[in-house]
Amino acid sequence: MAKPISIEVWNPSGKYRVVSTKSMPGTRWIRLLTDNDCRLEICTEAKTILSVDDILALIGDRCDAVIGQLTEDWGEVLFSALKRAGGTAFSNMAVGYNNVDVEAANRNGIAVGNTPGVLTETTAELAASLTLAAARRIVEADQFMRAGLYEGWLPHLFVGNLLKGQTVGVIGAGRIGSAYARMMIEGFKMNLIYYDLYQATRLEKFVTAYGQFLKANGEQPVTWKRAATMEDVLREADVISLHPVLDKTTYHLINPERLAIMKKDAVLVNASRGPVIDEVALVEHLKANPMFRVGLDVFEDEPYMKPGLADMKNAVVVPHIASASKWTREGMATLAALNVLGKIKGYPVWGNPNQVEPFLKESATPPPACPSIVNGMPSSKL
Ligand SMILES: NC(=O)c1ccc[n+]([C@@H]2O[C@H](COP(=O)([O-])OP(=O)(O)OC[C@H]3O[C@@H](n4cnc5c(N)ncnc54)[C@H](O)[C@@H]3O)[C@@H](O)[C@H]2O)c1
Ligand SMILES: O=C(O)[C@H](O)CO
Repeated sequence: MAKPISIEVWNPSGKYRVVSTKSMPGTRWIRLLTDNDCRLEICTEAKTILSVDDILALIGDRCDAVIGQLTEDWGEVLFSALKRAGGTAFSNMAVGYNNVDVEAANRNGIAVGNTPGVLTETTAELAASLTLAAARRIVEADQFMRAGLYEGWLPHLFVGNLLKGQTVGVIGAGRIGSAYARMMIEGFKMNLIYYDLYQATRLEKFVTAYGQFLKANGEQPVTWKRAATMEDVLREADVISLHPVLDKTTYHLINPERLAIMKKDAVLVNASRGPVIDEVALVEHLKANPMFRVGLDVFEDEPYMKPGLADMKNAVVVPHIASASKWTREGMATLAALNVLGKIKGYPVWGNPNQVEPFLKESATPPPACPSIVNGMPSSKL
């Protein structure tokens, strides 16, 4: 018998039962659901990561939809339970959905939503922050100050890397990778080399136009290059930021062989998913190459770090906070709620998951659509 899970209930007489496995920022998402005849149950269990059994208990015998988190394991067990409970929709409160077995959702006829776009700039800004923190040794210097070790200016004190005119390498030049690239190019006049399975045409056009603008103003123009191989990026770039999805093709994309071809004083940033880097190999590389620096938002075995990483002065580590701005987190909650609400109401899927702004206007009624469904499941009946 599963242990009862503590919940908070909104609009108890609502016709559709929607469960959120976590409390989420803002109140608009709650209003949107309760104004549309949903009884909303928010899990209030004081436990950071819910187990599959916890979520089974939340789903219960009758449940129309669930809003879940990237820390949860959404596979056959949960999707079949949701189907048995009469459910048709699930949304991650995240753009990444590597925690979701989409095939299992398909087998059970469950629509799977995610929250693209609203976190693009916020995540890119954190990647840029990690780049600067690593390149300019901000955390080490902060710790030095707080330890009372500063005795006065010295020519060699915390010398780091200049970004201006250097080359930024982006692996995965999708929404976030392209936004990050623009920040580093506009902000620091870096040249771009990128690797993606697809051509980032808009990004290339931007760099070309910005280069022409700089030239017309008597400055050194910036340049771009689409690399034929990932290795080309790793060899040439001074700063490399990882922004691909996590799947079989990107698991341990950064491995010992690839670390070995990177510049000895390169900066590597990861705000995608932890398993994109072989973290054990990274720790060895950091030990052997003190001038090599990393900025990490994500880890291979979250919430843990591989042994030795926490001791490395050439690593800046933060706890998966790349999308953590108020506007973004409230927007993610809104998109997740509208994904499941749209399915419950039988709305179609919004045509362009890269343009979700119409759903985010605080005072406007959102369009009658599911902002982003990744498996194209047909809507349930009204
Ligand atoms: N740290 C965080 O808090 C945080 C926040 C948001 C997103 N993310 C992660 O970032 C990822 C990217 O988000 P996005 O909105 O930019 O997605 P996106 O789909 O726009 O971009 C992903 C890009 O990766 C590319 N790609 C896929 N396989 C590749 C491969 N083998 N080699 C090179 N490129 C490859 C795709 O072609 C695409 O352009 C998400 O899937 C998520 O895992 C993390
Ligand atoms: O994929 C995502 O959205 C992040 O990891 C959390 O914002």
